[in-house]
Amino acid sequence: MMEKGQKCQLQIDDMSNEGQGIGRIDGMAVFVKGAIPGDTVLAEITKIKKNYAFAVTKEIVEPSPYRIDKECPYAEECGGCTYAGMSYQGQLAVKEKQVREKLIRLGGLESPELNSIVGMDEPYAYRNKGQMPISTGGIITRKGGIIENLGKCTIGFYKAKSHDVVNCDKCLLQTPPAAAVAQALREFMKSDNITAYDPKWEKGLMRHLVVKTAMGTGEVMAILVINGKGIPNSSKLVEMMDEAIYALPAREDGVEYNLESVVININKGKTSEIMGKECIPIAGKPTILERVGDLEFEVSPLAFYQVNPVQMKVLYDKVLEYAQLKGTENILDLYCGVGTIGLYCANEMRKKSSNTGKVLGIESVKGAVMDANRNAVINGLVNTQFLYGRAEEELPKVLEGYTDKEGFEVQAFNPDVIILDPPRSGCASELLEAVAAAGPDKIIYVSCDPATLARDVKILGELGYQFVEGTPVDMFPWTRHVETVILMTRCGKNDK
Ligand SMILES: C[S@@+](CC[C@H](N)C(=O)[O-])C[C@H]1O[C@@H](n2cnc3c(N)ncnc32)[C@H](O)[C@@H]1O
Repeated sequence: MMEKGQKCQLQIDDMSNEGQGIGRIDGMAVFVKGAIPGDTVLAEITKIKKNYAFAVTKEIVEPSPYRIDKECPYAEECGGCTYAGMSYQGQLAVKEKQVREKLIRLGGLESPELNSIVGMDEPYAYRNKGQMPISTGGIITRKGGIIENLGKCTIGFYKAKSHDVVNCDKCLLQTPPAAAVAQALREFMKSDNITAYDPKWEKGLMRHLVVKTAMGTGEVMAILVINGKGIPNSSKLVEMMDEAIYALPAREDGVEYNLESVVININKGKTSEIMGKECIPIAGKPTILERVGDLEFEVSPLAFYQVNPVQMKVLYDKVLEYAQLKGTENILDLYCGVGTIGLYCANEMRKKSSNTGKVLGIESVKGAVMDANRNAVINGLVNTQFLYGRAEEELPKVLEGYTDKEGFEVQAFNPDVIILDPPRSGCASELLEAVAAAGPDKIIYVSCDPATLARDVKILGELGYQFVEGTPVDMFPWTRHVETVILMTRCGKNDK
């Protein structure tokens, strides 16, 4: 019988979502802090639950071959890089295993055809979006209503399982513009005594800094998330950020970074959302332009855009490989964001001699839908249409065809290929039912959560679709996250 305080030797063969090593005692999972897969450790049990237990590493008896010294100076504090202590090769092995095991255990597949995970050659500075909380350690209200900061301005990332901000001025995953803009903001907040939001008193101004970098063009957008209506002396801040980016050296490929857009995002009061719904451009353009291969995409502040542009291309090429487009297909791109996957497919169909196919996308963020339709125009892809709404509500209407209140007509759409790319929570069951009822030959599912992917694969299996193959793609090196793209075909229709 296991007891709290008991010491035991454990072989670690897996990793939890929170980055604890997982070992087993008599079949029971033990989550071990400070251990990684491949380690043999002496651990002390700290908590026992009905079906699992927690422990802490006391001694590493035999280190894992994947163990490395952490490269990042903030790794002990910052909660961002769960896999900071593991070699890149080890990270890839763990992620691939996780995808396979979830497909077996939750997806009900006996031995899924899963390709090796596709990793990055250079797994650093890949993030085109830096999302940094801001703190000044709390605020104090003096007589006369003057609000002052209690401490120094920190901009960086949250500590693991906390809302304490670790000041990061050189994150290995972020782009140089993100670091430069953050430093300019630190200096501005200090010189102009600007407060950061204090959740305790629900007062103070600055909440988050979000920096989007279009890697293909060098265009940069700074989004200042505030608990208020505006930033005093904001023209000085814009100038400081602009100078900081201007001072950056040009990249080896000759691309120069430019601050093209500064946006205030209003997000007032108590909320768990990083950004609010209202965006006010205060300098430059309301969107930035990104280039991927021969396509260009406009990206607005609230729109989702894949954070790793190098691996995004790998992922989308895999979608094309699974789709095997002839140019005549009707493609539904559900959860389409700014339309990138659908437009990538439309561009591929344009290269075929019989280019009669169509792409229809559905997305629940209005700004992203507007971007998607503009992106279709920018790229001259006229056989595409992107609609605003929740996929589960819009899909049944789209399959039948309808005319909306303004007289806007959507013709009945009969899809050959349905692409699903939902958020981590996966697809609503009614959406999966509508997808299967539409009867496409192929379903291509792009997922950032292997557990919900596996759950949905099982449901689609019960609805008449068979799993053909999948490929994990490492979009998020040094973190526990992994992307997977899979192909399912209508039973009896496997022609990949
Ligand atoms: C993982 S992103 C994929 C975006 C896009 N396919 C891409 O590759 O950039 C998921 C998208 O689904 C959208 N979304 C979330 N829930 C939705 C829903 N119920 N219906 C339609 N879109 C939704 C989000 O706004 C986000 O843009």
